[in-house]
Amino acid sequence: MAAPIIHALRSLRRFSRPHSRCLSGLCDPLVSGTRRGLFKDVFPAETARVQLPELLSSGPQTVYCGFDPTADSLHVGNLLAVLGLLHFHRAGHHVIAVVGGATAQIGDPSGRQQERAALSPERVAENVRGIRESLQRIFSHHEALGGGGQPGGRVTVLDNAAWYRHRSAVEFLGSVGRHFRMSTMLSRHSVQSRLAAPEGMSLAEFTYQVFQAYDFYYLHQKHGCKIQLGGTDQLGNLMSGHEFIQRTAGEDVFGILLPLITSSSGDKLGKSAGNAVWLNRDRTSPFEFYQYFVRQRDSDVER
Ligand SMILES: N[C@@H](Cc1ccc(O)cc1)C(=O)O
Repeated sequence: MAAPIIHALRSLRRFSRPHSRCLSGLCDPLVSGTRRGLFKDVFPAETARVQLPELLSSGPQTVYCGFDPTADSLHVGNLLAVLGLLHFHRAGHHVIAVVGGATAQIGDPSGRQQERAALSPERVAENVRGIRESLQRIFSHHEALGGGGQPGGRVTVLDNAAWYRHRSAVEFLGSVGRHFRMSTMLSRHSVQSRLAAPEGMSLAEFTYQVFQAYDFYYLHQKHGCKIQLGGTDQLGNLMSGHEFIQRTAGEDVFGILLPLITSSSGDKLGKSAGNAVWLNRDRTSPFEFYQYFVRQRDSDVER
């Protein structure tokens, strides 16, 4: 684990003290995270702004975020999502990190101009192992630093391949696919932006939102999960989950959107001279990791 991450984890302690507006401290991550810009928005905006603080104050909730194993290590672009989960964990909520062993084989079109290269099942299995280890290491460091906060916060790392392994495509489309409307799926930004591109989009990528929606549904049914964290580019996938759960279970669930951090030149955070900045020390050394942040332009630092 890179030393700067440990440092960041320690600093969470300072930020995560119960806020005076939330007696229990359980809704503190939302209040403090919103104030500091860690949470950019909530979905569905009208209801979430009213109900989400109440839900969080009513008792420990289950909050999830997914990570597709497109490589064998997490990178700086995943850092905000990990920190978001840590905030909820600290405040006593249960957090689930889903490694997308299944979804990585479909390929999320969100925020991408081009189709992802297909990954072999062996490659995905190796990547799942790497990401699972990273997540477990981050959460166990956090606990070792006293990060668990209030008693009761559990951390679970799951691979979504587990709930697709025994389902057939025919059965899945016949039962789950039936609830998705083409017009809504087509209206997603991730789809619209690709339909206009010369290469278009494959059926596999087009169906990605169904899988992420079903993950949310599955976690809602099995783990009572009502909150999903995701970057702003995940809005369409979060909406699909919300609509699917409302349609089938008649319940309101919520999405919390994390900002996509870009530099003043518009590049995503986490690329250093074209190379990714990884969270695993064997990929990016603690020295390089630290230097990457030290070298940020003054104009980008606050963001
Ligand atoms: N689609 C998410 C990853 C993800 C995978 C599965 C989920 O259930 C949720 C999120 C991303 O690319 O960032």
